[in-house]
Amino acid sequence: MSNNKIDGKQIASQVTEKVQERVERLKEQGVTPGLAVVLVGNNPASQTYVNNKTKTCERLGMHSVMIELEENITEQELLKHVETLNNDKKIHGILVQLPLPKQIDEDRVIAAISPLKDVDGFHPESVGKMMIGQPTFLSCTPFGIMKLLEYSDVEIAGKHAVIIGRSNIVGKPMGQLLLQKDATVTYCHSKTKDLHTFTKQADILVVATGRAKMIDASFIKEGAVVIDVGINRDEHNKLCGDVDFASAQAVASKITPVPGGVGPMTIAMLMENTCLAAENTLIN
Ligand SMILES: Nc1nc(=O)c2c([nH]1)NC[C@@H]1CN(c3ccc(C(=O)N[C@@H](CCC(=O)O)C(=O)O)cc3)C=[N+]21
Ligand SMILES: [Mg+2]
Repeated sequence: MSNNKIDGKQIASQVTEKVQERVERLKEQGVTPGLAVVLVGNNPASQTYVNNKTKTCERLGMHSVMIELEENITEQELLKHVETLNNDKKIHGILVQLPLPKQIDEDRVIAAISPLKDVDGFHPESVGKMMIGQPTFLSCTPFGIMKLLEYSDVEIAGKHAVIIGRSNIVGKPMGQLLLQKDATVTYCHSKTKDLHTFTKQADILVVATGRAKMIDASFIKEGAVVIDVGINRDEHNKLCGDVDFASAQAVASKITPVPGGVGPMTIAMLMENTCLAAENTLIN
């Protein structure tokens, strides 16, 4: 199986092409979708993602502002910036890049973002709506993975989806979205005993462990679809996933690479969510 790579970059460009058309329609009605990205401190990885996000905005004709704040900013000051953006009519989506410095309570900052502008889908109101299947902003990474599966014609109903990772922004919502499409879902995590037993049963395996190349072919059932959410640096400082791609590719029926898999989809879905937030202002 050599031609089994899922091209996330290509699928992301198909998604953003559709977003671009929606942006044009909005502009005809006098609305330019606007995204504010708030970056606290100077984590170089965060800076790369944030730059990718603002560049994509510009390419799609959207308005974007980047707010860069000092590492030692207080929570109160950060909350004031969020409040200003909540009240800014030119801004339809607000993203506060995580992680935040340790003096700041992330939950409090997320809760301060207006649910109408919560394009990350991290606000408790968005998460609650997602859980009960109501329309809302969906967390961009799991939302992007659902699109990848759809565009790659992966059947979900009745399949066993195994997720390794239980973060609020990837693992947990991933399981819910797959469940909504009638998968049988198993969550695994760092305390799971005998991980192989579970992963070997997966028809769809989503890997978000945060540990470089941890999952090799020995964890994977022949013909499984493997989705790699990881972004790590290997011993040569090269970008790599949580999956050992060369090993896993030999047994998987379809597999996402890193880079060029889930990452570009995350950004594409952020653009789609921002566009939706702008459209919602015309309806309400
Ligand atoms: N509030 C918030 N929302 C996020 O959505 C969010 C966040 N915080 N904190 C960090 C993570 C990570 N994340 C990525 C987005 C794009 C790529 C991406 O574009 N990756 C490219 C390569 C990037 C590179 O070259 O380094 C790829 O995989 O092909 C990666 C990671 C969004 N996150
Ligand atoms: Mg913190």
